[in-house]
Amino acid sequence: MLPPPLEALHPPPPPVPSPLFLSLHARLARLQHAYEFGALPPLPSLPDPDDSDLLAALEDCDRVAEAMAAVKLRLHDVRLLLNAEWRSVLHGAPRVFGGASLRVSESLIPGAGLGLFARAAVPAGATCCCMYGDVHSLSSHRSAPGTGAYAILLPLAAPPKRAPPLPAQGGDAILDCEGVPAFARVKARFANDPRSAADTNCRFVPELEYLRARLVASRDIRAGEEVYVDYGEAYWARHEGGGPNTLRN
Ligand SMILES: C[S@@+](CC[C@H](N)C(=O)[O-])C[C@H]1O[C@@H](n2cnc3c(N)ncnc32)[C@H](O)[C@@H]1O
Repeated sequence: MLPPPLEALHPPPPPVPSPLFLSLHARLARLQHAYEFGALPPLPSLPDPDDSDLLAALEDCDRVAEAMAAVKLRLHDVRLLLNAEWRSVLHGAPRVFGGASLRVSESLIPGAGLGLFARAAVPAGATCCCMYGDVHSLSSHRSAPGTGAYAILLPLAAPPKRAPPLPAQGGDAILDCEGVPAFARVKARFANDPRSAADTNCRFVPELEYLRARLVASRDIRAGEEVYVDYGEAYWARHEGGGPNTLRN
């Protein structure tokens, strides 16, 4: 018997952020400001004591380049702390990776490595499975040590006013499953990009409050078909096709 559709497992609204999450969120915002403007954040937001070494260096013209490189690394490290804290806040919420009705096998795209195939028909609008990972901003992802092969760029809608802080809110976010504890179980990472709109049969729908994106059928998918999703041009500007570890730069 097929598992229940993932919609039936939809979790409750995201939990309330913990005090640690809130303080990491504020710290990240100060680092992000410093990274984007190459300057100290405006008063009254004082640098976090843990980052005062970096932020003080930004005041010294001779040390700005060095400080910016260090800020970029720190942004990544604080992002991972934020993701880990949010994972513990989410503890108990269903993670819903799904994928029991999908199988992983050699892709039909020559040289693309493994791919994802539907075991049974999937109707348009149904969720095939979930991509699960760490949420990054474009800048915090620049220092990620992985290949970036399993990182997807997700445009986000602006949040409602006075929404509580979440791992990502508005603008562009990156969801990267490389390095997360559940990596081996995330089948969504095997979906390839056919690089043709006509062949694409799925799209990612962000649910970053759960550190995930749903892989949703954009048309009816027949049993046995390979599942394809458009990664976007930004992905292919950085990667060559042909296996998961073919980083261009
Ligand atoms: C998210 S992974 C998909 C799973 C991957 N095929 C594997 O075996 O792990 C993305 C990588 O798959 C490969 N890929 C995806 N679509 C491709 C295509 N149209 N042509 C060639 N390689 C592709 C590229 O190496 C890309 O970096």
